[in-house]
Amino acid sequence: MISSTHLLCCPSAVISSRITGRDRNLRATSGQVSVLKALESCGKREDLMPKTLEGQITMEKTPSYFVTREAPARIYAMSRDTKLIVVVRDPVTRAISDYTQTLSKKPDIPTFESLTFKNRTTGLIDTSWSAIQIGIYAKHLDNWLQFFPMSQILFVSGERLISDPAGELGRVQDFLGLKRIITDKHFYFNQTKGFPCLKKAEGSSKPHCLGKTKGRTHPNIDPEVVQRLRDFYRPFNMKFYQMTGRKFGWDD
Ligand SMILES: Nc1ncnc2c1ncn2[C@@H]1O[C@H](COP(=O)(O)OS(=O)(=O)O)[C@@H](OP(=O)(O)O)[C@H]1O
Repeated sequence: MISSTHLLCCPSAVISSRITGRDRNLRATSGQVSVLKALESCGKREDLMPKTLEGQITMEKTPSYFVTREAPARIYAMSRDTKLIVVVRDPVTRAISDYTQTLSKKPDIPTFESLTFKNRTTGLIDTSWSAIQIGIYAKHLDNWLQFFPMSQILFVSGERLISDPAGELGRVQDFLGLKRIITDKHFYFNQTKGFPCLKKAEGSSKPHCLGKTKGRTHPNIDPEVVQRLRDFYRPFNMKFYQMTGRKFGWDD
């Protein structure tokens, strides 16, 4: 999330800013108490975080905003010229990657296959499982488009970010109205990791790759389950391609 004016601070406070004035404590219900506390801590954080100056871009990175129902309204209320950048990858691979990450922290969770279905016999997918839910990009985008125009939202292809990092970052720089400074010459492909890395990290002369927790080996998933998920996501992917005007190639 990029705002040209202000750091994205305390979104819960933005939506609740109607609780103001002398009598606010009197009117606060128990549910609102936490909001008031949030407002107070937001005030403190605003003191610490100065406003963005001319020529600066303030960035905030919270992946879950894209899938949080309340986020677009709150961000719009804070700064309607905020630009949004979202990295998306094939939702099936994304779900498996998400599961792999959880598994690395909680090795005792059920299998991917059993979490995928509400009812395995009927093939009914459990869309309430966050690993599945997050990949329904068209639905989340719909929510954002109630507040922001497509011209303020950029979707970066996670696949192209690996195969052509400079190309994808070129799009990001254009979207932000920046000169294209990051180019091919900043990257090399690390065959061992299977990912691109920076030739030089900022402020250092050494190469820099993303950490060990990125690029984990995914478990083998029953191909029938993968196919069922492909079928499930296809219509949502088609809608997403239409909405964004870009074919991400997940169903080719
Ligand atoms: N250059 C480079 N190096 C390493 N990893 C790369 C790179 N570019 C993209 N990726 C992909 O990033 C995926 C992890 O990103 P996440 O945003 O899911 O990570 S995290 O949730 O913040 O830990 C990670 O997903 P997994 O492969 O499932 O681990 C990678 O596919």
